[in-house]
Amino acid sequence: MVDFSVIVPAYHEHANIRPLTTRLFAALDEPKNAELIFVDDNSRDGSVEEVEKLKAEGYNVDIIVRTKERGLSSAVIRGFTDAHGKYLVCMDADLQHPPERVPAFFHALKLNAFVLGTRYSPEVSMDKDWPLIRRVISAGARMLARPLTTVSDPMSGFFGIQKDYVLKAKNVNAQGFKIALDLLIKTEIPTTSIAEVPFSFGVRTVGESKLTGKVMVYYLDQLKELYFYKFGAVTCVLFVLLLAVLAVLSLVYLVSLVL
Ligand SMILES: Nc1nc2c(ncn2[C@@H]2O[C@H](COP(=O)(O)OP(=O)(O)O[C@H]3O[C@H](CO)[C@@H](O)[C@H](O)[C@@H]3O)[C@@H](O)[C@H]2O)c(=O)[nH]1
Ligand SMILES: [Mg+2]
Repeated sequence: MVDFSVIVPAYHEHANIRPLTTRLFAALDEPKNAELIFVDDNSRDGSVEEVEKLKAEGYNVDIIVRTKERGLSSAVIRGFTDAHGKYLVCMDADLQHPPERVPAFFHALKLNAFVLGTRYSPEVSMDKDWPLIRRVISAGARMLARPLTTVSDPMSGFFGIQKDYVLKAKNVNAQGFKIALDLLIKTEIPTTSIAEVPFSFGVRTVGESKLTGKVMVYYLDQLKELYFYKFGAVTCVLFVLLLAVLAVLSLVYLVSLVL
């Protein structure tokens, strides 16, 4: 049994599996007390064989291959469920999340129920090659989540949680990419038990991003559900009605100025 588990959703990430594994175990304070679990959606790109090789070399690494499901969030939930550790960290396979920061997450997790990686801190940076369009999408997504949480970067995808809280979370939305935001809101962990760990966000050097328009639509749907969860359906509907009335009044005012 181990105390520390790192969960990595992976789809067509064969070339990233070895560097992630070796860098992670080299960085950990207690590598013998840790496991790494990839959750792969039947990529059939040699990922399984690479993990077998790493296992034979002595790394405590495993790969779960799902054949009937697809999606980042549901893969993370599957990994969290199967993990043996009481401290869980989720990170991407493509090295945009530096494995060298994982120990900082585990330290913070001993004192906090939830730990979020943040790219918005003075001591860290975004890779200058991260495309402008992704920066704009990320800023928009972050702004829309503002009323739900005060944490600085609920979208980073690099986060940790104590396993007990995963087991307590109910009705988690496993569609799309934003599992951290869903867990953050639905576990109702008090802000005093949430920590942030700054990390410098890299760019993917091998393979391609799997972010699609469909994933963005899932995000909007998830936001609607979370707003209802947090503020109640009546408040949300009244708020939208108020906005609509304000929009109509502004339009009438503008038209009256012109006429
Ligand atoms: N198992 C599985 N894994 C998936 C799937 N889709 C994506 N992944 C894995 O999830 C990780 C993130 O996917 P990317 O394709 O690299 O996403 P991204 O566009 O870089 O977005 C990431 O960075 C954002 C920060 O800007 C994060 O917000 C987002 O959650 C994600 O972590 C990678 O390890 C990728 O292989 C899937 O359908 N199934
Ligand atoms: Mg990526």
